[in-house]
Amino acid sequence: MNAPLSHPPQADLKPDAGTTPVMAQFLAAKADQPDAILFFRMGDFYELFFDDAVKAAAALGITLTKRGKHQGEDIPMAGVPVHALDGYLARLIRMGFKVAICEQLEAPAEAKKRGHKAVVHRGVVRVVTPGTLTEDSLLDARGANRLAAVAIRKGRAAVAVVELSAGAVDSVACDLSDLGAALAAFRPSEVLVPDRLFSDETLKGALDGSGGVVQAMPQALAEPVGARDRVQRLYGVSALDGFGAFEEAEVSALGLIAAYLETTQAGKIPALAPPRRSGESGFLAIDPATRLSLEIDRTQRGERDGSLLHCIDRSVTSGGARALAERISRPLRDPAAINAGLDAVEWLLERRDLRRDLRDGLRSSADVARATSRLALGRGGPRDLAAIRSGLTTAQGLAGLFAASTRDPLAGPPNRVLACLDRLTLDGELSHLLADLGDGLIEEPPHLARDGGFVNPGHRPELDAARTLRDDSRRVVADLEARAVAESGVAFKVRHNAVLGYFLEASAKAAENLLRAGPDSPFIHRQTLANQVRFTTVELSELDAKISQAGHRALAMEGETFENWRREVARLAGPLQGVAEALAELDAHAALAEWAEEVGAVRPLVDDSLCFDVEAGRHPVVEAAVTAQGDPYTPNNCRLAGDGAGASRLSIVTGPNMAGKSTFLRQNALLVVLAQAGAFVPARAMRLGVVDRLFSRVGAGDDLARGRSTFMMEMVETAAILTQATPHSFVVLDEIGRGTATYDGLAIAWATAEALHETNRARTLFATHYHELARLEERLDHVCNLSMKAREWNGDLVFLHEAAPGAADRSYGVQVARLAGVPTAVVGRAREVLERLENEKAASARLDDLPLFAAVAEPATVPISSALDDAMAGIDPDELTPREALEALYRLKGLSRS
Ligand SMILES: Nc1ncnc2c1ncn2[C@@H]1O[C@H](COP(=O)(O)OP(=O)(O)OP(=O)(O)O)[C@@H](O)[C@H]1O
Repeated sequence: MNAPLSHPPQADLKPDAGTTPVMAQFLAAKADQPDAILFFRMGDFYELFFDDAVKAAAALGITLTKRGKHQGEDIPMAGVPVHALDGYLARLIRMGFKVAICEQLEAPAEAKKRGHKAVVHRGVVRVVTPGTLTEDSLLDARGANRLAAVAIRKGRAAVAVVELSAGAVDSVACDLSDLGAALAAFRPSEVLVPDRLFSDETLKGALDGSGGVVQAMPQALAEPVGARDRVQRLYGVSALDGFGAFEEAEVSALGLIAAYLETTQAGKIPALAPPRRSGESGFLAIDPATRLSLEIDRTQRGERDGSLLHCIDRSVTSGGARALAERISRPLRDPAAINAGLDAVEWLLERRDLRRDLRDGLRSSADVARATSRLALGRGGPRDLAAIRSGLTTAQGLAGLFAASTRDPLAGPPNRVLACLDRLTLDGELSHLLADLGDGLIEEPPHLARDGGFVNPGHRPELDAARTLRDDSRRVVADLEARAVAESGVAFKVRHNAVLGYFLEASAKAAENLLRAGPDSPFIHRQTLANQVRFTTVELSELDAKISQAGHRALAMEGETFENWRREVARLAGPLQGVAEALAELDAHAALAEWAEEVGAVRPLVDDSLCFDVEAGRHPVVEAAVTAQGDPYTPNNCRLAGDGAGASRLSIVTGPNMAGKSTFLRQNALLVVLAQAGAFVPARAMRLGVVDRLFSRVGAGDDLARGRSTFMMEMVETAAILTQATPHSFVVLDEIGRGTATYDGLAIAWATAEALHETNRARTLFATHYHELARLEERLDHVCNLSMKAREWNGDLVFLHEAAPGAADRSYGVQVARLAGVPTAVVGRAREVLERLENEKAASARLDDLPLFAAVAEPATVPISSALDDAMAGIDPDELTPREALEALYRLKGLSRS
């Protein structure tokens, strides 16, 4: 399991008699944030003290110093400049730390009004964690950043997920066994788990497979009543019923999220869309091991480059890239929904010009979703407003672009495209916002509102007046300088600083006479430095006050304008996110169409049957790699039928090493993913009876961190398939059993293939080097053999990468060893040993005679779940009174076979 974020609180951090008021303020803030590194704002720096300083100095490579004493000991201290915060934050968050930002909540001048010794008010404005980031500089533009929470109630599990940077919320209720798949589909950065479940063995695999940092939360926060209240507060509603009928586990999980947002966002309420509910039946279940083995959105090394997603991604906006990632990571299960996606891709594929214009239009729109979310949280700046303006402008342009086709009664856009266009039609309020931003916001505004300068001249007359006054006065100042020089004969320069405001500066030598001048001199001495002397005049002081007043007024008015826009965006966050989603979805459809055209992909026929029929299919990623090297890719057919009608249910795939077995297996699994994601597939034709669960086990690797050997891992994963696969599932298994002694391995592979065929009845591709398994073809009704062809040519082995009916006669392992450069002497010796072994095997008892394989008549029953299991699943020990517990015990005893 990933290391939890929490670090032990520091026990001795209590103020004592010698504690300064600022340090007391720090200690109070720290007491509320014991497990976060506290960044304590002091002027232009964030200071870190005590253990936080030690940890951050080591993690960031910054200097560790000390400042003052606490209980007689030096206080360790480190600091980072305010302007460099984002960079340091990014590094700490990536390392798994949690960071609390304690800001100055008033200007020092305000504090001074309360008395000479008053301390500036400070407070924690935000706790930054991996799952709650919103800054572009900390986020991956093309990947979603999600915070997930897991809860279990009454034998049911739930995953709640929020993507704070886009305001999207998902809730999935599922069986415990599906939790891993449900969680992994979201690839969360951070997962909240009630502390009681933290070390739960069944949950461990799901949490490990999620890839997120795991954060334990007090169990009390997952209790349904309190959780429901918190979620209602988050949404500002008095009942959740309007969002759907949530299961208790879902409410608990959503409650954990709400609690976490309350603390990390320091009470600021993010603009969140209502939770999208989906049961496990809505999506193709892909467990973490399958996801990893198929390299759907990341390679096994965790990189995007080389994954299916990377290979097919032709999106032109970051929102589109995220929408595509979501589509590929969470393929659907309902044929109607899948076909609706395919309709959209097909329609755009057929309209090349429209698609080009659409993509050109999208290219100019910025990340509306993230900009909206930041502004709603009070964190955005003028550049985010510009992003919203660009998105709304694009939306308007696209509505026009599609206008002609929407009027076409015969070949108008399909429903999914129409739904997008509908959301892109700006209502009165959004049009008004766009017009206002178009009129008022400069073309390329700054990142921060603080320094002003982003409101167009002419937008607010009173702002223009203040600016003119400020700027004209500056001209008068320049004028004054010339007059002062003429009057005094001294080479004065007008300068400005924060302490003195405007002043006249002259070199010490030039100023000698003026310093001696009497009280009637218009030049009033202000300051003497080593080489310069500074003066002012009555006129300059008055001007200074006027300029600074006008400047302040202008700045205040810009601030006010920004705040009005920001509030308007927060109020319209729902429809704005709708526009962002529609833009992203159109980009994803168009990207899939673009890719389909590029690689010659076709529309799969997706229905409710148990069919799997691929004609001339290709592995998109391997094909791209092979063709980049100038080699051809060999397409392959694959036919399976769950009901055994017209094709076998299970294929045993044999062939030499390197012949392309793994590629063939994964290719077919990836075609399932693509088809159910509503994408076209690289094949000549494909018919797919929709798949409920996809399993892929390709040569298990060690998981030493979890203390499991290769073979143990393989068996754990095989067990998961045998207990979960159904007649609607699709299973690819590669070299099951290879990690143990030959006969043990063969026996396990044999029994597994039988169970998949007889009990699970899933469509299965089973690659193996145990050629004995080819005999299953004769013994079981719906098994057929496939082999990857290779030819020996002048003593060399040539791989044809072609899957053909029939079993391979041998493995050619020794030839492959030679190709790989194993020394000739070793290869020669291996040939000798192989010959001898083969002769011995021929002489030994035939495998069929072994009782193990003769006794297949009664296949091992692998119940999906027993009545006892079902009854157990329905019991939540925490919910039972002692009497109910006793009754439950009797009931279970009655169900037990003993
Ligand atoms: N259909 C194909 N067309 C062209 N090249 C292919 C094809 N299939 C596989 N290859 C090439 O062959 C290489 C080996 O393929 P793969 O790993 O699938 O073989 P394998 O039979 O599973 O090998 P092993 O049994 O050693 O695991 C791939 O990396 C790819 O370069």
